[in-house]
Amino acid sequence: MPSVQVPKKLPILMVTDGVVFPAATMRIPIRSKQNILMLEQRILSATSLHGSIVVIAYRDATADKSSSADDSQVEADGRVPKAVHTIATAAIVTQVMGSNWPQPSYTVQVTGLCRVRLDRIVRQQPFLLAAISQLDKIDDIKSVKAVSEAALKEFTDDVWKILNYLSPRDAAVQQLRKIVHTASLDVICDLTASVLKEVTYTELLRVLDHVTIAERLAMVHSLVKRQLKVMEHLSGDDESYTVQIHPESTRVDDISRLLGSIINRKAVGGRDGDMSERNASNSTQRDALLQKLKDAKMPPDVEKDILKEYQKLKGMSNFSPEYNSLQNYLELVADLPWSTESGETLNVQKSRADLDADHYGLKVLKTRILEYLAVRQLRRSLKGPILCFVGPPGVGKTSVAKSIANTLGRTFHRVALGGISDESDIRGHRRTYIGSMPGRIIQGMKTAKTKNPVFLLDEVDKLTSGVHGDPSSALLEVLDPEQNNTFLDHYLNVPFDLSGVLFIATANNVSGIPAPLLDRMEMIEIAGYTQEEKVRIAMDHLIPKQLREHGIDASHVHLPADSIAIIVQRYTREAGVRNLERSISAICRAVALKIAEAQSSSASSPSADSTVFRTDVGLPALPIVIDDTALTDILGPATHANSGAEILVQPGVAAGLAWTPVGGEVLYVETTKMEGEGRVTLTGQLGDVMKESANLALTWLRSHVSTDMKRDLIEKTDVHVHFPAGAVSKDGPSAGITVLVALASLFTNRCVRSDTAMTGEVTLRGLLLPVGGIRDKVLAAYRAGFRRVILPKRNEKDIIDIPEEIKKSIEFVFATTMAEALNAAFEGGFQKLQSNAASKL
Ligand SMILES: Nc1ncnc2c1ncn2[C@@H]1O[C@H](COP(=O)(O)OP(=O)(O)OP(=O)(O)O)[C@@H](O)[C@H]1O
Repeated sequence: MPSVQVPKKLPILMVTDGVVFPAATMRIPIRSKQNILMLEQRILSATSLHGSIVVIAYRDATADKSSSADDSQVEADGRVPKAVHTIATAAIVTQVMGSNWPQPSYTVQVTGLCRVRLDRIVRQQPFLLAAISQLDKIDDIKSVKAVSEAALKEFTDDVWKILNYLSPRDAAVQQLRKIVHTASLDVICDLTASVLKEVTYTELLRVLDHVTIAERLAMVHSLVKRQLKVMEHLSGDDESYTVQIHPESTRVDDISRLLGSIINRKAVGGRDGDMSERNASNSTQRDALLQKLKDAKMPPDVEKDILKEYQKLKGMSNFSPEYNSLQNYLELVADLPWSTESGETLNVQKSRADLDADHYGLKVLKTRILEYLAVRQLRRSLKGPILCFVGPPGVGKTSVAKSIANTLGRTFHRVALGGISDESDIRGHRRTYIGSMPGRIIQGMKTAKTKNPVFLLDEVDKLTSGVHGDPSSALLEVLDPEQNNTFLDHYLNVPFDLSGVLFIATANNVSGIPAPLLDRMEMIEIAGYTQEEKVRIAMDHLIPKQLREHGIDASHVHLPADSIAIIVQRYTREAGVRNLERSISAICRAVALKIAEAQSSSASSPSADSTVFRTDVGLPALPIVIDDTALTDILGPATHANSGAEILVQPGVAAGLAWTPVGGEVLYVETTKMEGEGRVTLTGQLGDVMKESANLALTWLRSHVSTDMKRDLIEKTDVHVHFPAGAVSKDGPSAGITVLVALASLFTNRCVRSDTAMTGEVTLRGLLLPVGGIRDKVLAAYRAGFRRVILPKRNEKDIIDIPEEIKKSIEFVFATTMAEALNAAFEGGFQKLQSNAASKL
């Protein structure tokens, strides 16, 4: 090839059949690990394909068959291994097709640039890098001159003849037709060699070896002549045909391969007949695939469609980029559980026992699950509402779903929906897309391996709708018992029956669930746990589980209930038990380390008597008791030491109760005032509703000023209201009463009762309206040490949800008006503030 100068070091793309000639374009499937690494790290990681030059190296056809060139070891001195042919082709990568899912499978399109010699292997990892010398001389004039005019003419005439036999649709044939009279002789020779059909791999490598043009011409011409003979014979032009092998190519396997290829070509009419070896291995693979497809026992209609696809695969060249993707598709189809199901062991009594054994408390949830299972046991049908567990993190939503799967004897699969904004995540991409893959439901079914698993759709409230369609509408179809027996994934493109699947959804926050989905599901709320419940959960479930996981037992460590209570109060402030479990795990780790260290020091100590180790002398006294001091040693200083009472020591601060998707929270409202023009500033990550209720509270207070409050409230004073914990975004009107109380405290210079927290929406008319999440809020107040809670009167009915032991230790004050709430929030109340203040307006 004229005018190319290739770099002196190039990465190697190892090819074990087919030869890329300079100027010819070829597609090469990438299969070996080293080739994939080279492609991914050198070509795909570059910002563009421009200038991606590689050396195409070949298996040496004469080397020992047992040494595969793909994994041949490079000598320590960098010598090129024997299994690799030393003459290679530098080529430019022009296109990469394929994807890395489900396993990396690529095809690259390359165009040959020039011949090169592999001098040395300079690097082996992660892919081979070779030092090379460029071989094609820019002008091999002497050599060209040695070719006679007549020989040249005879050669081009024969090439034309061949071209007339070959398919004009073949791109290489078209290219050769265009340039056969204009291009330089070396290019014509190479291109001709690349379009020849009846040649062996060995012969192609020899053409590559002929660097001088005269020799190359002679070799290619003899191959052209032989092919002409074959073609004339096959088309019936030459009755007296006998196969003549090129004199150099005398090896028996070459001859038989050649004959095989001719027969192959006549029967199939395809290319690449000399790849009989690969064809053989592909055909065994295909046979196995066919067997798997038949064993999958798909519905007859589906099987018919799939077998059609299989026939397509059979008729396809394995060099074609579609081959791999079709093969991947069929593998997925074969792996899906079309007919495999777990035999269900439905027995409500046993389920009750199982659920109770796995989880403490959760009465409402367990009852609802048992009712659901009972109906299924009686009706023997699956159609029923989809259950959705709603609650803060760590309250056991996922682990209850797992227990359901266990008690039913079904497999369990969880799919996280958080952050999904694309319809194709649920329903898959069409197969025409590059890198297409099935949606999470079908992928999940493949992993579950049975057609009736318990399928957990985690965090349905975190689905968002993006530019590529709405995933929740695809989920609707999945969950609809009327439609889901013919669920159509775009990638799979044949209906799949999901009617045997038991779907369970989870969410932290009902308001995040798209309305149509909400409509289809039955919500079961799981509120946070009380301190006593947490201690019980820890003692009965979390501690035994963590001990098992850390390879220790009760004889090594003793974690008394009092210490658990300290962890709950001072180290974790959460609705669920996730951090509690983490802390217990940290304690188990520390104990395990201590025991292991003591064991190894007594074992390695030269003076140690072996009996000492056996009798465990030298270990800390067992079991190690985790008391207050041990807790500080292991978990560090307490993180939640401040109780509400300590914060509420100055005027202008009040404790409100907020509901967040992660449970209830105590929210302190701080206010301050300064001289100004009556402006109000609000800070602390507030939503609009929160701002409105703060303004409303201030307006009400200004209009109901009493002598208890200083006049400066309505005069020239600026007020700043701050909601600390700015990282948590807050919205909802329930902080209205807290702002009112905080402001009242600010202007009267009186402290709010330190044992009191509150929640409630305020109105301009002075009423206190009911709010949601009472159980979570009261639990949060209790956790934070408050023993008195002001609630709107109309929330009195919600008290029933609160556990008895908490009800007993908290005093509830129910207020109908803001004035009543204000009076309750301060020791002694306000003398002049009438409870019927609302009527003043
Ligand atoms: N009532 C309970 N009894 C026993 N163990 C419990 C209970 N509640 C929670 N757990 C344990 O707490 C841990 C956390 O629970 P899980 O992961 O199921 O929470 P989740 O509600 O699904 O949280 P998320 O919303 O973050 O997914 C698990 O180890 C679980 O077994």
